[in-house]
Amino acid sequence: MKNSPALAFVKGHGTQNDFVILPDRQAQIELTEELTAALCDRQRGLGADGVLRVATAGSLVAEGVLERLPDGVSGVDWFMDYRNADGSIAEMCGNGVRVFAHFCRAEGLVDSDEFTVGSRAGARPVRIHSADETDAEVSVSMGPVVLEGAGRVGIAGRTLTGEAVDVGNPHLACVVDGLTVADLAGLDLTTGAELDAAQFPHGANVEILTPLTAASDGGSADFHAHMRVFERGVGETRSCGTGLVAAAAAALSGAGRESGAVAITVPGGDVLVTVADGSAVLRGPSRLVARGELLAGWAD
Ligand SMILES: N[C@@H](CCC[C@H](N)C(=O)O)C(=O)O
Repeated sequence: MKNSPALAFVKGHGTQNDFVILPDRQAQIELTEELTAALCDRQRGLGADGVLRVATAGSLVAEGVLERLPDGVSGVDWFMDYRNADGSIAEMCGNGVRVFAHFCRAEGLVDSDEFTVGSRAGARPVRIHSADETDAEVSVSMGPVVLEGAGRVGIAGRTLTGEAVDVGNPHLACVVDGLTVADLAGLDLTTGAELDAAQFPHGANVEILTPLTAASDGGSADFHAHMRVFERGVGETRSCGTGLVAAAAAALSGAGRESGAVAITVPGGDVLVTVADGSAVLRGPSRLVARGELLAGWAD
């Protein structure tokens, strides 16, 4: 790309779903697809699953990045302008919101442990349970979780059936009968995911989940499961917050339940999803790992 700009950045991750965070209060960075993809490139850029631009919602509207303020978001709210590694825009990112909230708190952009993060899917209230410069534990109210019926995907050399779930962004959550943790670990997710374009005109993220087992650790979960994910616009990632919510809701529904708390282990760590009354809370860690500056021309 030509004239790649000098940029201040912070790098962080939520259960190893990793992000380049761009502080840009007044939305002055021209965050093109090309720039985003270069930032996320693990050879020529910083490397990440996605980019989180940190701007006020009002400035993104003023600069034409957003057409209007999404539901429940006010102009002064901090807005997570999320981009996938291929440069595409997605409506929501559950791990991203935890990392974004941690960044806002650690940088002093907010002075409370409870505040609202704006996203294209609407307002996402967050609660920071603990935070220091590097580590935080954050809960995110993820909004409505809508089960939309059965779907199919060709993935890992098999055809899987699952439940289409809207968590602000689209998912197909596949709970596979009899799938063991070893089977799950052995799946080859490098060859992509083939979805029905009529059912998912904008693509979807695909989750593969072991069946629920009763939680045995005496913690706050009712159930436990293991999951891997193939993300739209990225490929396999080590975790996906919206995918974890979609998977928990689909698995509970498959077990005849509308609510419950599900602890899920992904390659990048562990989170807790609590589903009740058609919505969900996602609780998990955030880590900020580096701070630096890209030099002008870094991607030319
Ligand atoms: N990793 C994210 C989801 C990011 C967006 C997704 N790839 C999409 O295109 O919908 C998460 O933690 O939710």
